[in-house]
Amino acid sequence: MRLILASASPRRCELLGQIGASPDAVDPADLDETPLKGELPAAYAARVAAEKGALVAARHPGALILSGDTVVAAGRRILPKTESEAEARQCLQLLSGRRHRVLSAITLIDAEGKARHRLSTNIVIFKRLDRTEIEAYLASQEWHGKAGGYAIQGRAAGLIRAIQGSHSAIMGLPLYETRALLKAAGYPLD
Ligand SMILES: Cc1cn([C@H]2C[C@H](O)[C@@H](COP(=O)(O)OP(=O)(O)OP(=O)(O)O)O2)c(=O)[nH]c1=O
Repeated sequence: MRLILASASPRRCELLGQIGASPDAVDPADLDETPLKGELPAAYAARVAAEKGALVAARHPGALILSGDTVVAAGRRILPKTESEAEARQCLQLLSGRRHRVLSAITLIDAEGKARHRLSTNIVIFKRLDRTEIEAYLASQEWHGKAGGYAIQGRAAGLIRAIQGSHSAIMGLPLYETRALLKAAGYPLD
């Protein structure tokens, strides 16, 4: 049974390996990820994961297609994947000393084309960040292209007081849900 990972994220591939699955191919979906007007974070994550899957499934008939999307949300706001230092600074100032949500959606399309969806909702609590901590984090460059301007798998872990939920989901692939969907679709795992 062929498994296609519809993601450009090397982290997702690594996380998948952690539960003993290795994709036969990686084929990222090139999708416009602009949120719809008024779209709430959970709906957005679910929609983008589903659209990535559908797009890639069309290219691989008969294969299993796994896609995902990870969104950092502060209330109703969807934080950007930060492309500039100024944008990352704004995110860190917003997240400082507060709790926020990390929503990680996955879609698995089975060999018959049936799509199954899961959403993992997680809480991350940052310490209160002073200016020096924010500037040091920005200097690390780890914020590039990261949702919410940070990555828990790097130095930001030292600034995070607590999480509620799934560490793998916050990194980008909720492994509990992923394993469950893969097993339901008949993919051979443990
Ligand atoms: C909160 C958080 C986000 N991120 C990053 C990963 C991604 O860059 C981004 C989420 O973007 P995604 O759109 O979910 O994934 P991607 O752009 O890496 O890959 P693809 O669209 O091809 O599947 O946030 C972390 O790496 N660690 C974290 O702790």
